[in-house]
Amino acid sequence: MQLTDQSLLKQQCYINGEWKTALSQATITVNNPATGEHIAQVPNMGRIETELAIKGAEKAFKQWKNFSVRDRSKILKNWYQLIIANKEDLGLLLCLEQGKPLPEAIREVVHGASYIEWYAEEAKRISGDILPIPAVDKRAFVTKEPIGVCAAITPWNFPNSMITRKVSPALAAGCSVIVRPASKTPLSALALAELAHRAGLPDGVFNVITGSREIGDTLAESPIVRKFSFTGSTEVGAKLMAQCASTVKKMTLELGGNAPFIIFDDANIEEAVKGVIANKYRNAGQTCVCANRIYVHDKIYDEFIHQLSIAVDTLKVGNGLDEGVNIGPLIDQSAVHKVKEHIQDALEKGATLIRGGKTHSLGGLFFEPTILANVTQSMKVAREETFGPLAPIIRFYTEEEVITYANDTIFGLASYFFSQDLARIFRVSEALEYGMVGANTGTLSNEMAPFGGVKQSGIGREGSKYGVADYLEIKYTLLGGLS
Ligand SMILES: NC(=O)C1=CN([C@@H]2O[C@H](COP(=O)(O)OP(=O)(O)OC[C@H]3O[C@@H](n4cnc5c(N)ncnc54)[C@H](OP(=O)(O)O)[C@@H]3O)[C@@H](O)[C@H]2O)C=CC1
Ligand SMILES: O=C(O)[C@H](O)CS(=O)(=O)O
Repeated sequence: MQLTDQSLLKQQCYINGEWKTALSQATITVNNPATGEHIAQVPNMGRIETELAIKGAEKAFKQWKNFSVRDRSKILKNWYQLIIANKEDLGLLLCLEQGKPLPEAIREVVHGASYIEWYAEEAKRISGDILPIPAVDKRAFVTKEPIGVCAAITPWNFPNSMITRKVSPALAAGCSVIVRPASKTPLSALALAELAHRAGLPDGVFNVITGSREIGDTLAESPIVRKFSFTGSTEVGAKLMAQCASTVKKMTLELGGNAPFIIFDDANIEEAVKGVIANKYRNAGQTCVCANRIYVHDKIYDEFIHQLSIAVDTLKVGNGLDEGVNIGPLIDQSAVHKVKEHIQDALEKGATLIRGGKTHSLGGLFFEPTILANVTQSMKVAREETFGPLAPIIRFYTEEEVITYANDTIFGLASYFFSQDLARIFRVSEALEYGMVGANTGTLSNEMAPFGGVKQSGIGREGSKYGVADYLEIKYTLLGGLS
């Protein structure tokens, strides 16, 4: 792997300001999903190392919470500037370990850094209240204090921005953090730790530990850890929430999705097609906010499928390092299997294959961008999150019918629709049971917006002024004897 700054390829964990191997010397191999090649090894740590990290983070918290907000803000800004200055190397690490095309990987790095830039300033806006005087000899006020030692477990699909979206509000609030990145994609997190060290973050404030499930268990069960943030599947999120219950931790959970994407008969079809392409095939469909069900009104159904097919034909599948590639490999064979299973189930129940439908001729983990027509609500592809480059098209006839379809899921993360009727835009956005709604757009995420879901898509919000609240405790103080 040829980085401009080779020292950003870290193959040890960052704990209490030091780079460490596992006590057992055991390692986990990191492979490039595009080629299967071994690109790095990282420590396979467990309970003992995690407990050391927790102790170090507890000690560091006591120091970090007493930094002035200006000093915390300055260090975060240093970190942001170092990430931007090294975005090509960070993008290359991300492309090699996760597979997304290099330009898309670099965009993720810049997107991830935008959270650090945002929270570097948000640190200065954490203020409390002076309360009404309860009695003539008393004064009362509210302050907001950092919650303490935080833990985060992050997924493989956004190995850079899922780290910064959790760590930056925590650090801005004055907390210390221990991050356990996905085993498939640890290199981005470790490089971010190196740059945080260079930015002047004190030892123990930000820690990155790789290894077994024991890490999650130890973090979830520790009474010292006061906050747990997780991004990943609903199944694992619910399990971690149960594990954290015994020590009553604050939780932020960004979980699974099943996004509806509705195209009404009054929509601008060309714009809707662009929105679907930007949304559905980003990261090879491996995002929790990808359209999982595409509802198209009967009147424009055939025209929409015709135009979407033409657009899909322009997508290039390949190694993310190659020029012009839009869709990289899926992350592993189980991801390929899930896409195949959803296609097979739909075809058996009467769906029609319009484009793709099988592993790409490149083989391995590459999958053809796929369109299925005549899909119905009863098919697996409409009930379960596919997490792949599969666009299932479902026909509908009325607004009431499609709202019922769209809300018929245990998830509630992102939703989208295209319409040029203003009254309908307000009606539909208010009727959709989701944490986020995109009207006439297929992309939602930015650092100024509260990202998160309702129902079984999660708890809490990341990004925006709302994102820092989950890393703060409210303290009420009453001063007596002032007569
Ligand atoms: N709402 C959101 O923002 C997002 C939601 N997701 C959802 O996550 C799923 C795909 O991501 P994926 O990474 O496979 O999800 P997983 O839930 O399988 O894994 C997410 C992270 O949790 C870890 N993990 C898995 N099981 C446990 C456990 N029992 N205890 C502790 N840690 C555990 C994984 O570690 P390891 O790598 O070692 O397996 C990984 O780091 C999809 O459902 C997707 O929608 C994904 C990204 C964002
Ligand atoms: O994990 C995800 O899917 C991301 O949260 C999607 S986004 O924030 O990059 O849009």
